[in-house]
Amino acid sequence: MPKVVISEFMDEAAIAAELQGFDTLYDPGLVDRPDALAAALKGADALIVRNRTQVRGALLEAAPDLKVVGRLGVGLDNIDVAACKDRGIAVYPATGANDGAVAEYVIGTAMLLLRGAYGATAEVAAGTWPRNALMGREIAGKRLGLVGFGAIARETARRAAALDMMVSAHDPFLGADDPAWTPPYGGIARRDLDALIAESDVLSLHVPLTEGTRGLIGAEAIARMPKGAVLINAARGGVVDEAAVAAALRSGHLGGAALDVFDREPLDAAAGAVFAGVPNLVLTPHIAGVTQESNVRVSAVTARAVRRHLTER
Ligand SMILES: O=C(O)[C@H](O)COP(=O)(O)O
Repeated sequence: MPKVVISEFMDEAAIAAELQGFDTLYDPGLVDRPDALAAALKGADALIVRNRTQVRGALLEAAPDLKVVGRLGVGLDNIDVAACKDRGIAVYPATGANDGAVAEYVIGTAMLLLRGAYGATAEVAAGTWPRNALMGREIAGKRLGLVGFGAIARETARRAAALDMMVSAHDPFLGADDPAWTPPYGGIARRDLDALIAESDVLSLHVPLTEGTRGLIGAEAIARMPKGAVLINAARGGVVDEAAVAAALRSGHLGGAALDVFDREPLDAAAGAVFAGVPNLVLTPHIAGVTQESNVRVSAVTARAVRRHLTER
C-alpha cells in the first residue's frame, strides 16, 4: 500500500476522497518538526507540501523511496526541482487552482487602497464626520500594470477590465503575437518594464522569485512610479524591497501598498519593525492564494495528481 506523507495543511475531504486505500499520514505540524518529518518519510512514496516544507538536500536524503511530490500551490521555490528530476521524483503543482483567489486579493486591495475610506469606523462611531479627509479614488479609469502576464495575472486583468480599468502588462517570455494580449474582453497593452512602472496607477507583481526578479522593484523603480500609485505584491517576497516600500509610503510618494509575501516568512517582529506606523499599508500573511474555496480546489487537484501518479504508472 503506497505511503503518503502530508506535512502542511490541506482540505481533509480531499484526502478522504482521493487518497483512500493509501497509508496516509496527515500531520500539518510536521513542517515545523524536521526530525519527525524525516522519520515519517522513511518508506514514503509521496509527499504533499505547501510553501514551507523545504523539499531539498536533507529531506530528499531522508526519503529514498519518494516517487512524487504534490505541491498545494503553484510557486516551486521551496522545491529543488532539478534534484527531484535527477532522482526520478515527479513534482505536481496545483496549476490554476488558486488563480481566482489571488486575482480577487489584487482587485480587493487595489479598491481598498485607492478609496481609502474604510479605516474610520472608530472615528465615525465617536461622532467625528471626516468626509473631506476620506474622499478617495475610484478604480474605474485607472491603469493596472501587471509585471508578469501568466495565468494569475490574466485572471486579474479580466476582473480589472470588468471594472473599467485600463490594463497593461510586461512579460518578456510572451511574444507580441501571443493571443493572451488580445482576450475577448479587449486588448492588453504590451509594455517594457520601465514604461509599465512609469504609467501604472496600480502596479501588481506576478513573477516568481529568480535571480532575474530579486530586487526588481526597489527604491529606484518605486521613485519612477506615478505619485500616489498603489503597489501590490502577492507574488514572492524578495521581488520588492520592503524598506523602500515603507519609505515611499511614509513620504507620500506611494498612495498605498499591499504586501502578502516577504523576504523572510514568517515575518518576525524584528523584520516587521520597518513597517511600524507606516500609512496606507495592508500586510497579510501569504494568504492571497488561500481561501476556503481555493483550499478545496488546490487540495483536490493535488491529491488527485498524487493518486494518479502512484496508481496509473
Ligand atoms: O505558490 C502559491 O500557489 C501560493 O504562494 C500559495 O502557496 P501555499 O501552498 O503555501 O498556500
